[in-house]
Amino acid sequence: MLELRAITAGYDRRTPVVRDVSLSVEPGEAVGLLGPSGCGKSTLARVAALLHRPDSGTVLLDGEPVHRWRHRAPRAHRTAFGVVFQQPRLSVDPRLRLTDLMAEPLRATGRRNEIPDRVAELATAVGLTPDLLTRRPHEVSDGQLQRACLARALVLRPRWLICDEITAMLDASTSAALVAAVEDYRAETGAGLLAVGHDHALLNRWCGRLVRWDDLGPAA
Ligand SMILES: Nc1ncnc2c1ncn2[C@@H]1O[C@H](COP(=O)(O)OP(=O)(O)OP(=O)(O)O)[C@@H](O)[C@H]1O
Repeated sequence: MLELRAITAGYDRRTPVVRDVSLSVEPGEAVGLLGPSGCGKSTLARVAALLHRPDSGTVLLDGEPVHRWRHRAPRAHRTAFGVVFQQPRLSVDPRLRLTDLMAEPLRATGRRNEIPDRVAELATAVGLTPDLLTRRPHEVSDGQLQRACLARALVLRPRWLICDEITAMLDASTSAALVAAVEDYRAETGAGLLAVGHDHALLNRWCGRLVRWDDLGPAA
């Protein structure tokens, strides 16, 4: 279970953007977090993915409190999460070909021998044709780059997926393909999902449970 307990977080301790928020995701569960622009959803998503240390509150992974964040987190924690962000161009190294971008986590964890098979498997799963894999980010569309980012998030077979507005700015068919790829992965592995967004219809179709930002506070 992934549990966020009484999380307060932000970028200036005097004015936190997330205040006393609690939320949990069971293994295999898909939770959709809905809220208006700027309310703090992305900040909370980054806390959930152990990428942003909260000012106060506790994140528990399978009942164990997390004490270290970002690169200081133990490898088992870092690799437990696959994260996809809203703007793929901001989350990739522009010099990497898509194949290397997708393989990055395998290379970083010393699993180079798995790269060819895993990249081929994931390219199919996310709908990237072989000709696209040798291109660099500026040579592909936003949707194609987001598919590669999803593949990168799945490459280490995480137990938890954090998807932060991953279909914003994409057309309906690309959005549907990305959601389908996430759901195929979850069906195969039983991974839990926290999907953040403001598109009620999309999150309602995608997730088993919807949570509204305004209902997350201490009074909820
Ligand atoms: N790195 C940062 N430094 C300072 N303030 C930030 C930073 N990132 C976000 N903020 C501020 O924190 C608040 C919450 O931002 P956040 O991105 O978490 O909201 P959001 O609900 O995900 O918004 P959106 O739906 O528009 O992406 C906003 O007021 C934003 O300006």
